Amino acid sequence: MYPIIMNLNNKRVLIVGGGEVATKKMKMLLRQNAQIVVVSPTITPTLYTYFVNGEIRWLKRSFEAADTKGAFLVIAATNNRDVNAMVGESCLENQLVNIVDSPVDSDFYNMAYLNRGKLKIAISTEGASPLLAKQIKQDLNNFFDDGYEAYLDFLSAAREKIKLLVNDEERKYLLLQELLEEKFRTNEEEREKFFLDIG
Ligand SMILES: C[C@@]1(CC(=O)O)C2=NC(=C\c3[nH]c(c(CCC(=O)O)c3CC(=O)O)Cc3[nH]c(c(CC(=O)O)c3CCC(=O)O)/C=C3\N/C(=C\2)[C@@H](CCC(=O)O)[C@]3(C)CC(=O)O)/[C@H]1CCC(=O)O
Ligand SMILES: NC(=O)c1ccc[n+]([C@@H]2O[C@H](COP(=O)([O-])OP(=O)(O)OC[C@H]3O[C@@H](n4cnc5c(N)ncnc54)[C@H](O)[C@@H]3O)[C@@H](O)[C@H]2O)c1
Repeated sequence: MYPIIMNLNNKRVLIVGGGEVATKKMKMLLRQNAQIVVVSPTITPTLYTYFVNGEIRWLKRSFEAADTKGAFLVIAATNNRDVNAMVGESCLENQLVNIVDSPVDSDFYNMAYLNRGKLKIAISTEGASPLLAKQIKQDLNNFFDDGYEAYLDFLSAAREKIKLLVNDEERKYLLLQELLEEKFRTNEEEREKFFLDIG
C-alpha cells in the first residue's frame, strides 16, 4: 500500500449508504471543500444535519449504476454486500473506490487519524486490525498534546521567513534544524524572539 495525503478541493465524492459507517467516514470528508453526494434511502440524524446545513447533497433513493459517473472518490458503505460490490463494478479504472466490507476490492483504505492543525498522523494496519489502529491513535493522542497546533503554525511561518531572508544554504539548513529545539515547542516567548533575531 502506498501512503499519501490528498487534496479534495472541488473534487466529487460519492458515498453510497447513509448509516453509521458512512457517518464516520463523512466526518473526515467534511471541510475538505469537496462536492459530496450521498445516495441512500435513509440517513442518520448526523448526516441529515449536514444535509440541512448544505454541507452535503442527498439523493434519497437506492444506488443506481450511473451514480458513480464523474466521481473522483467513491465509498460503498451500505449494509448490503451485493450493492457494495455493484458500486465497485460501476466504477471506471481511474476512479478511487473504498468498499467498506471488502478491503481486497478497494483502491484505498481509510486510516485512523490524528489532527493537530498542520500536523497529521495517520495509522494503517492494512485491515489487519482497525481496533489496533484506533488504540495506537489513542496512545499518540496523549503524546502529541494540543500545543503542537500552534507549534506547527510557528514552524510554517518561521520556515517561510528563513526561505525569504537567508540565501546561504548551510545557514538556512542550520536555522531550520534549530526550529526543532524543545524550547520553541514549549515556549511562546522563544518563538517571538526567533522572529526578532532573524529580522
Ligand atoms: C481507520 C478507521 C477509519 C474509519 O473507517 O472510520 C477504519 N476502521 C475503523 C474502525 C473500525 N472498523 C471496524 C471496527 C469494529 C471492530 C472490528 O471489527 O475490528 C472498528 C472500531 C470502531 O468502530 O471503533 C470494523 C471493520 N473495518 C473494516 C471491516 C471490513 C473487513 O475487514 O473486511 C470491518 C468489519 C466489519 C464487519 O465485519 O462487520 C475495514 C476497514 N476499516 C478501515 C478503517 C480500513 C482498514 C484500516 C486499518 O486496518 O488500519 C478498512 C480496510 C477499509 C476502510 O473502511 O477504509 C477506523 C479506525 C478507528 C479510529 O480511527 O478511531
Ligand atoms: N470499514 C469499517 O470501518 C466498517 C466498520 C463497521 C462495519 N463495516 C461494514 O459496513 C457496513 C455498513 O455498516 P453500517 O453500520 O453503516 O450499516 P447501517 O445499517 O447503519 O447503514 C446502512 C445504510 O445503507 C443504506 N442502504 C441499504 N441499501 C442501499 C442501496 N441499495 N442503495 C443505497 N443505500 C443503501 C441504508 O439505507 C443505510 O443508510 C456493514 O455491513 C459492515 O460490513 C465497516
